[in-house]
Amino acid sequence: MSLEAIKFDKSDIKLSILDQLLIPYQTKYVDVKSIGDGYDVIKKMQVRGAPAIAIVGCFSVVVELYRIIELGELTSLRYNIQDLEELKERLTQRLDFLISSRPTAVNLLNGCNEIKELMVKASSVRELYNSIKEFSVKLFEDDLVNNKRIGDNGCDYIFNELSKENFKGEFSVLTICNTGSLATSGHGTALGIVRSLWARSKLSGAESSESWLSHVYACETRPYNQGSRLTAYELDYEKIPFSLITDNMVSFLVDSLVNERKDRGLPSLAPIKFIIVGADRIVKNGDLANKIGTFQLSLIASQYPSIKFIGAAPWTTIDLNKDSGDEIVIEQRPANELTSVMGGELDETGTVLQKDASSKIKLTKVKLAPMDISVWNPAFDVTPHKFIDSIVTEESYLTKDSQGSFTLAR
Ligand SMILES: CSC[C@H]1O[C@H](OP(=O)(O)O)[C@H](O)[C@@H]1O
Repeated sequence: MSLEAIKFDKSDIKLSILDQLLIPYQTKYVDVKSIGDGYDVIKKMQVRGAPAIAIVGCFSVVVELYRIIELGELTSLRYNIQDLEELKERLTQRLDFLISSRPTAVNLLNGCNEIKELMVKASSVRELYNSIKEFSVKLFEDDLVNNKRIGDNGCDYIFNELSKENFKGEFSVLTICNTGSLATSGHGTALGIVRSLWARSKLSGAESSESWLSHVYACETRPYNQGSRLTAYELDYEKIPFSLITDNMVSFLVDSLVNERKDRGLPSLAPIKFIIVGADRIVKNGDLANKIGTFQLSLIASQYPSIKFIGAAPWTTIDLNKDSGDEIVIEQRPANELTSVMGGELDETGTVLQKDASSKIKLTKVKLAPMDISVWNPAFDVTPHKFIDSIVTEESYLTKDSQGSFTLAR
């Protein structure tokens, strides 16, 4: 069991990623030895999550340059390390290729643009390499610090809101996709707020604090199943009380809790007070691109004054170059990611089949739909800022002014 999505050895300059297509069945790390490898693991979603994508992408640049400059390898990539300007030109082409791997999350674009700025300033090959390595390591290390700050700022917003309405007692939260350690360098963004909430609730003890988190609902998040495969894996690892639900259960769950329906087999009667989601790109007016299914969660929340909708992200996810969400490019994923699914094979008793003596689970891919049908598979949607109550970053939590506008500025 591991929650370490990214491993980078600063002395050996080696990069590997946890293959998230195999979670929760197997823990397997895949080496990333070039920008091409970085593109592949990001494109195939072996590593995913807006911050993690940027970190792996930037580290793949470091690994490629190290092999070119220090080891004299990868000659087929046609870098000319004898000519700084030619090297910069070739690296720019490689960065643009890397950026094309997944277009919606802005973090990778921001990271590669920072590298391009370092290239402009570099007056030698050595300076170019060292500055990109230092930037990439800092991006990785800062992400963990920032996620902890997002957790604290999210808790501040939540307990401030509960105090304003004088809410007392236990509450639950709902989240979608995976925004935890498997999507970042650790702790997470939306799931980082959940971790921080749980830590505060557990520490304070239900009997002493006025309100506390007692349950989390995780949407399975079809079709990649980040919720059922990754978020459930993380919450189970942390022993945070949670229930997995399908994406189409949310409105009925909320209605059942609001009406305290004890006759519906609810795992907890603690009311959902917050829906907390991550983001792949938040633009200037606060419109938020996130995993498909997020927009409809905000529509549900908007029907209940007792539920607040929170978007959580580091500033590396914010794009001040776009004024509204209409400008965000939405990635379309392959049809077979919706019409088939991979899982651990079960025997007739429902026990997971082991593949061999190494207890590797036997993985099986199954079709869920007829062949050659029309499929629409957007990986993200855009939640208008009017349905968002707070945007939480490492700097603060933001709420809208009396005109219903967010002020996103640095
Ligand atoms: C902190 S992760 C942000 C974001 O990334 C995920 O997308 P994907 O799994 O396709 O990379 C999801 O939208 C998360 O909310």
